[in-house]
Amino acid sequence: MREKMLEEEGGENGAVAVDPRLKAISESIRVVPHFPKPGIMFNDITTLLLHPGVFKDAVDIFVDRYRHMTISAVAGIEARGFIFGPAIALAIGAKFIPLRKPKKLPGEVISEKYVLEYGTDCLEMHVGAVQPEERVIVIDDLVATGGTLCAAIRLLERAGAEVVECACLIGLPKFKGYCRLNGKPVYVLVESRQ
Ligand SMILES: O=P(O)(O)OC[C@H]1O[C@H](OP(=O)(O)OP(=O)(O)O)[C@H](O)[C@@H]1O
Ligand SMILES: Nc1ncnc2[nH]cnc12
Repeated sequence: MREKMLEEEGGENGAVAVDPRLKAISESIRVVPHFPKPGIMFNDITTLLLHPGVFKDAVDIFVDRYRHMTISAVAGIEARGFIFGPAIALAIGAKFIPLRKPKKLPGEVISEKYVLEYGTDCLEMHVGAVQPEERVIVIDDLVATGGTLCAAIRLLERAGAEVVECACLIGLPKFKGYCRLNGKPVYVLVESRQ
């Protein structure tokens, strides 16, 4: 895995400054071949969590990016978006909205199905979790096909929210740097080695 992005315009020629924290973030993510299925190079962020300084750096990078964007809600995708989302939400003074796998949320929900690298799944959100025109960011650990983030965007937009950006620690190679899904920007910190 090599560090990527955090491209900042600098100087007259728009030189790219790479954030020195990204190297440690990249190196602390373990890649496990053939998990959960043959052929999948699984990016395991639990090894990053064992390094509190690196964990904090990852959260801080997102907090620095979003703290002045008038974001009122951070939507985290189950399960690994729940690890980073609440810390970011608290730091920027936003609420946290859990987007959960089916049949986990009590009460009234809306649902969106999606296709994964290794199967199909569905995300649900509580009705009333977000109000029309609220500015929201979506957080997850990784973007692979983008199917999960697209389902999250659809859920939030059905409720009338404005999805400002999606943010992930890791992008699989086709998600080099800054890209878009459903017309929304996706911000990734590092690229997977796979
Ligand atoms: O870009 P995509 O192809 O949609 O894949 C990315 C999703 O896959 C992983 O979650 P997973 O579905 O494995 O669920 P889990 O976190 O509950 O294990 C990952 O945490 C993302 O949510
Ligand atoms: N390669 C991968 N590693 C971790 N989570 C994933 N979700 C989808 N693809 C993945």
